[in-house]
Amino acid sequence: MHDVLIGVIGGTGLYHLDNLTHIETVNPNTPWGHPSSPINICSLQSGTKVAFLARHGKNHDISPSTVPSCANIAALKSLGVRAIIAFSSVGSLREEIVPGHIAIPTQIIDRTKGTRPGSFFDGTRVVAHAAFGDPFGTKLVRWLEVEVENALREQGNGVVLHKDKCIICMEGPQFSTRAESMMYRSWGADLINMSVLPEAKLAREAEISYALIASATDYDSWRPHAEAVTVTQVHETLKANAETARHIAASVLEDLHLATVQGDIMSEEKGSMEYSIMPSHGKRSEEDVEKLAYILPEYFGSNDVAN
Ligand SMILES: CSC[C@H]1O[C@H](OP(=O)(O)O)[C@H](O)[C@@H]1O
Ligand SMILES: Nc1ncnc2[nH]cnc12
Repeated sequence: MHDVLIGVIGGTGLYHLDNLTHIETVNPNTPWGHPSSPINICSLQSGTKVAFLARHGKNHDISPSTVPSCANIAALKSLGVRAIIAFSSVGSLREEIVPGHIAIPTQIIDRTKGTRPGSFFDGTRVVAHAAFGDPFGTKLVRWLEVEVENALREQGNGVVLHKDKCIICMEGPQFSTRAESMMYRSWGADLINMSVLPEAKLAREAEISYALIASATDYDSWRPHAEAVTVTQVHETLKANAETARHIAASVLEDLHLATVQGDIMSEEKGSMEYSIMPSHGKRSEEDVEKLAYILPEYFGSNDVAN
């Protein structure tokens, strides 16, 4: 067991963190396969360990629709991870969320197309309905809002944090049409990416507290007189955004570890699946129990197996 409580998922432009001491690289073979890339276990100055995983692989060769999110979340859980900070490059659907700004969303609208494996229970005879009304770890989000605001103030280059925002997760890989982009605004969405789902759902099923730190890279395609988003536009802000993300990570990880140890941050997630798994009228198959014990050993043990 690796006793790493904090996991960091790096998105577009963020393939490593700074000022960490590399301890080991692991590549767990989970029941859902291998993660996007081998996971770097590193230590902070105090010796506290964190796990870093590049969502699209170290060479960015995995598209948003084919990110192996089940393997990623299962692999982090197998290392002991209880809280995940996931970084993401997002489009802004609001004038005031300027490219370069940071947002920590609290709501999600799902516009993926149902092609991404979205539950650890898929393919098993165990039925579960995780609560997802508040899709991010509420305590983790509130805690991060304070810490990230402090980190940005300390950095001092005018990057603003936006709170309580709603993110659309679209399928891609093509960007949205102008009509879609305007429709999402009319729905009340503030941000758009292609990555927060099913990652956030799977973290909830694995009882891991999950928050997204979103860096705005562009204005998507809703502004009538502006060019619609292109990858070139996204790339213009990526370097500065990655520096901000690294500064945030360096500022919050130590305290996040402490808050996790003290149980302040994830009391909502721990135990939540107990009320989400439908009671079975019979015993479970050995295969299902073995698979699900990988992420939820508390609920799946040898006593549950049919003889
Ligand atoms: C290159 S722009 C589209 C791409 O960027 C975001 O990735 P990530 O969330 O991993 O930073 C977005 O979700 C898309 O996958
Ligand atoms: N406009 C956009 N749409 C979807 N994902 C994005 N990631 C960064 N910008 C984006």
